[in-house]
Amino acid sequence: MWTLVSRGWGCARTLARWATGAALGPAPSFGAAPESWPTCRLYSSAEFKEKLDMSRFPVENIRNFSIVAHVDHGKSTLADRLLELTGTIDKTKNNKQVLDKLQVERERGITVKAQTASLFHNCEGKQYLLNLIDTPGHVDFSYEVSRSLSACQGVLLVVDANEGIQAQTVANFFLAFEAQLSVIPVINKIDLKNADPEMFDIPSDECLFRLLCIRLSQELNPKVHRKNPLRALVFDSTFDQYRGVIANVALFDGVVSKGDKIVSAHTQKTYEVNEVGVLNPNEQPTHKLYAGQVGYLIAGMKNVTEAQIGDTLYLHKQPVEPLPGFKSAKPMVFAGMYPVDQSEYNNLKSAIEKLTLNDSSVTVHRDSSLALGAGWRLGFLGLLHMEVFNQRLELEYNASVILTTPTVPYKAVLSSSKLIKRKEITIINPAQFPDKSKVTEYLEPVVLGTIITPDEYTGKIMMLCEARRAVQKNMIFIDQNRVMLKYLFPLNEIVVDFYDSLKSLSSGYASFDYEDAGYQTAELVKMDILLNGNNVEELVTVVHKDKAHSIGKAICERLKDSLPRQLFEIAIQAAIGSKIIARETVKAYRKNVLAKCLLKRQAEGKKKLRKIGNVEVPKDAFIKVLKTQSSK
Ligand SMILES: Nc1nc2c(ncn2[C@@H]2O[C@H](COP(=O)(O)OP(=O)(O)OP(=O)(O)O)[C@@H](O)[C@H]2O)c(=O)[nH]1
Repeated sequence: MWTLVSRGWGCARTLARWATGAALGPAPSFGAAPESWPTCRLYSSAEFKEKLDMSRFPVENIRNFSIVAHVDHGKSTLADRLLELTGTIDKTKNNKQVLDKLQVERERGITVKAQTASLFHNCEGKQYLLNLIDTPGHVDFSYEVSRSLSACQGVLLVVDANEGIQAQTVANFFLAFEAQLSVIPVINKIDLKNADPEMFDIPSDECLFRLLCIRLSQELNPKVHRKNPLRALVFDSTFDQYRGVIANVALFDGVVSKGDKIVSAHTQKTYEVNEVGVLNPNEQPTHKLYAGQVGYLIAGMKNVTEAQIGDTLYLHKQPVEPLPGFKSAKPMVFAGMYPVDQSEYNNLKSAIEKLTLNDSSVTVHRDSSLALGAGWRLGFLGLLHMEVFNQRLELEYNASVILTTPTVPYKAVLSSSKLIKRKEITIINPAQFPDKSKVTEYLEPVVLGTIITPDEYTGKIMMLCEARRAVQKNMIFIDQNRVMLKYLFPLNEIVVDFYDSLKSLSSGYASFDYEDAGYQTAELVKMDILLNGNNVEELVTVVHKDKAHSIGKAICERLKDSLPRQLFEIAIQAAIGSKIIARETVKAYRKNVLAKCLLKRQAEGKKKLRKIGNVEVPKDAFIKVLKTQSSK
């Protein structure tokens, strides 16, 4: 792995020390370069305005790079310091995770959306344009990373000196390697007590800016042609309700100016460019963008079909060969989404459309259910992705939704007759899971999981993997006391809470990453949950035959804890076909507490409840059940 890295080896421990402001020496004050950066000068904010003439940055003075790392290793913090040290933002105590602009990112303390920032930097007498993209670390958002890399020539691969190389460090390295990018390792958190930066054997006296600007000049120059006709890759987009789609573009050839007529290679529609600019880190209009540069473009695109991620934009009457674009993201988890109240359908539809413009990895199909009305079946890259999307709908669009049990995309091979050939269908809605009598075999998706752990937890982790029906494929020591395990997992066994279980039994030390590995035969059954005999559509699920009883029992118990007592007894049952496999009972109110409880219920007023038969269910009851479902 590290042979390629040695191309950029010799990096920025000095800079990493400043990441927290703590560190092994005083952090350089804003505006004054430290001794180790003799010829690097920082811009002041006042100087910035005159730099908006982007023609001042020839291709050889542009460096486009992403910051990638395992989750929480310090990408956003490093981005903050780079923004500060280039004078892009002022140095204040509040400068934390500046590029994590979404409310959901700030509330959760994680990056979920890649963010671009253009920095202006003077090094050894030359002006450089540094375009950095801060990327998310969690595996659910790796599509953001791979798209970001398409706009870059290099990556800063941040490694926490305390935790060392982790599963996503390896995964991100390979993403960069496959994209043929230069990899510059940055060792971070060297101030922590257990940090062992020496194990990386990196000289500590190198300055990151000097390395980026001067030493790696050939490798990191974008290979583009400004005299050719425009070829701009749309690698990301956001939606602004007043200005429409804001497309993040990387220019591979040519120039684009405000007022130009451009064409989308995907739709063949023509638009006029209303605004072009760079993100600094907020939008800063410029008159033009030149090949090699990364910026944004607004051209009156109003909806999802018009603004395709991976599209190539070119000048009207100057058609070009479109750029390869991206493989579309493959959803790993599907769930039904319905408005709490059907009168909210149109508002929710518009919110989902706008949010999918900001997050192109979500797939949307219309769906409907007898119990829940008209809605959608959405595909996500993982459960965290689903939770974040749901939270963003609430926070950014004030939308309240009902989510059904997440499911993975199963397949069924339908029974063949002499007349009908073998037919395979994919099932993304458990309610439509075909009955055994019509099926030759069921197939479930599998993933190849990589776990990196200190050796002392290996035994417990192997037991956890076996309990999740995983098959071991490999086990190697990556250093004296750390082991890398490879397992083939059924996707439905890891999708909800495997990561949490792994973290808790390894005291937070084990890390996990996975990649798609196709399908395998499985004995699957559809399980219904009934309340007084009525099916709860939110909780219909497909489970492995051997786990049906334990999962059914756990759901019933959990639902019992979440349902308030009512005037009558409630039977909670798990059923496979007509066979009941688990049961719990919620007793009715006792007569002496009845009056008190009724008063309390009246006081609670019209809290959002869902009625299933005659049973009233609080909205959050299902969410609590869903979260714990696959842990059993
Ligand atoms: N002690 C110490 N803490 C650091 C350092 N760099 C970052 N942190 C802390 O580590 C935590 C994670 O940092 P982030 O910058 O959010 O990490 P990230 O890699 O961007 O996280 P994700 O985007 O969620 O993957 C935060 O609490 C930071 O304050 C460092 O050099 N030393």
